[in-house]
Amino acid sequence: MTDSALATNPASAVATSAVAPKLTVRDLHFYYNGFHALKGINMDIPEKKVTAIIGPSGCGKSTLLRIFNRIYAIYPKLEAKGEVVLDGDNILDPSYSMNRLRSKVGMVFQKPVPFPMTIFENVAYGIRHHEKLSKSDMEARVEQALRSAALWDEVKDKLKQNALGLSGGQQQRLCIARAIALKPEVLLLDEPTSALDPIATGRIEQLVEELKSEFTIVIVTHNMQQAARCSDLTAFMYMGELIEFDQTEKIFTKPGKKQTEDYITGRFG
Ligand SMILES: Nc1ncnc2c1ncn2[C@@H]1O[C@H](COP(=O)(O)OP(=O)(O)OP(=O)(O)O)[C@@H](O)[C@H]1O
Repeated sequence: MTDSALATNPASAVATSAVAPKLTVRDLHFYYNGFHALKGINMDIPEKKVTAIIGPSGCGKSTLLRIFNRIYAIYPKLEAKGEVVLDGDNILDPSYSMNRLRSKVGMVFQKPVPFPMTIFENVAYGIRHHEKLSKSDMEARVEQALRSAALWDEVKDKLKQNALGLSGGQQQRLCIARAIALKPEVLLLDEPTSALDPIATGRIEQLVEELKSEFTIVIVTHNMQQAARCSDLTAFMYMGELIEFDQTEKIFTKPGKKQTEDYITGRFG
């Protein structure tokens, strides 16, 4: 089956594609202290594409994204059932080490949160945790990450300045540099532009477009224009369920489900 022949299974909202899935979600349920927040999610997230997750507030977008790097595991009383398979291994299995997961899956949050240290150290810090590099290799790696995050030209002369002095948009690109410096395979973006102005938002969207040649990207967004502009596939969620998952163009021009159509035409949410 070709990419253009993405098929949606009405029963379980599974989208399939010829591109080998990087992440496969199988019958995923999630509970917050007994509250059933995700209800039987099934989806194949293809490699080196941008997959957007949209849906009204509280539908479970962030919960799903956070499961992809198992953040919930640090909180008691939060429970995931089902599987999230990354390159053949179930990352929800406790035997899948957090270190391995962190090196494969990077995450960028809604609000940029640089560490209170220099711009250079913000990027180098995580690398040091995973690898021992010589000074020159570290400098090269930091430069490469800052270049990939489209920030190098703006910061190359002030790498020793505190990162908290950067603008909001620059801070968010620094957080993206920090995440990609670890050379992850999957990059999770949780509403990465909601705290940014339109110009900074445009730069991040352009960056997402550039980064997808190297990374599998999953982006949660409230902004439907953003999903339409920068994703290849879109998943629409509602009340903890995956209602529809298909090519972005199809979701926005010819959705298969009434709930999706109502949402994208602004009839609810
Ligand atoms: N820590 C928590 N404890 C209990 N319930 C939670 C917790 N976090 C989220 N929930 C609930 O789980 C459901 C899904 O929340 P989630 O944050 O994933 O939604 P969302 O689609 O990302 O929403 P938003 O767009 O507003 O960020 C909601 O009903 C929410 O109230």
